[in-house]
Amino acid sequence: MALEVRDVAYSYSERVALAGVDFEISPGVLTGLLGPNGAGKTTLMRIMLGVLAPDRGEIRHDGRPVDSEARQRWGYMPQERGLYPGMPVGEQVVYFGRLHGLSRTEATIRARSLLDELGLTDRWDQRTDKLSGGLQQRLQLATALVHHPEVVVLDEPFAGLDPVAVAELSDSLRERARAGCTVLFSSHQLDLVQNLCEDILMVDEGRIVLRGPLSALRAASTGVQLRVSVHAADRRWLDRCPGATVVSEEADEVRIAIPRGTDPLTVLDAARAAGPVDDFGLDLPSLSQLFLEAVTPDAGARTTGGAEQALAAEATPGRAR
Ligand SMILES: Nc1ncnc2c1ncn2[C@@H]1O[C@H](COP(=O)(O)OP(=O)(O)OP(=O)(O)O)[C@@H](O)[C@H]1O
Repeated sequence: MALEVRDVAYSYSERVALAGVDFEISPGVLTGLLGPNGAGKTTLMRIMLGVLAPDRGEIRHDGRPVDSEARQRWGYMPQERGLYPGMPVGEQVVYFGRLHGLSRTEATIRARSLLDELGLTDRWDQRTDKLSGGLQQRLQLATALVHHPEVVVLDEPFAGLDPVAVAELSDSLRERARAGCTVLFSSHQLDLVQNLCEDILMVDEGRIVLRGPLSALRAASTGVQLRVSVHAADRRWLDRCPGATVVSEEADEVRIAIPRGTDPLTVLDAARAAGPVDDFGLDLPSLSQLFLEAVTPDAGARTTGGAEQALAAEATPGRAR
């Protein structure tokens, strides 16, 4: 039941948006299509959904090329939300169910259950444009899920949501994946979603630069970071840690990148010799760090907190391999 994207390329006139993208995703796991602004995520999703025809390549599902009939069984949440502002919430979901071939009775039953799950039970009769932005986003998700799609594609579903809503929405999506649905969502906010997606597809400048389970990508990362909180007069104790680079400093806490193979306890010993240590730990690399490592060959040695923040906030396009 894998969803395959095979050598897909697309250009808007002179601008290459996708330069030959090739991957497959499986049901059962929540897959994140991640990358900075302009990386090509929306273009790829539009091609998957048949909104754009690729210049080259194809989309296959369950071993067969995907056609419009197969896409009737898919759910799509576009980046530019497409709800009818004046329509009441319940009717909106029923309408989308009907568009996907459900009877009115079936669509109503499913709409009630979905709106219940997404915390919109008491909004059935309310006009859509009277909902807050976050609630409209949940409603949009309901319209994408009402027909129990076998493939769900969501473009930036977490943008603009508060942390509680992000957690709830990701629970809903993970449940769909566990039930056998193929779920792909995009995001440019790497650090917002780093604990949500189990499989990662990282794109940059129209190419896949990193892919695989998050845990495996982290284990293969060249960057190891330590967090040390030490009451010391200065940072001279770091001179006794060969290869250590300061990533960030805040009050007594210092984050240090150490070369792979260095024993972290040598750093702890050096810190303890300088003063009392309140906190010491190994930090897993963030998705921003993994991205920078993938697009900048020597980033493992010189990842900086500043670059990570810039990427998380608005994304810094990197160089594709
Ligand atoms: N209609 C268009 N005409 C011309 N160029 C376009 C058009 N739509 C997108 N592009 C360009 O194609 C590239 C890929 O854009 P796309 O919207 O797919 O990226 P994205 O990863 O979804 O970005 P974002 O995170 O900002 O939504 C970008 O360079 C963008 O400027």
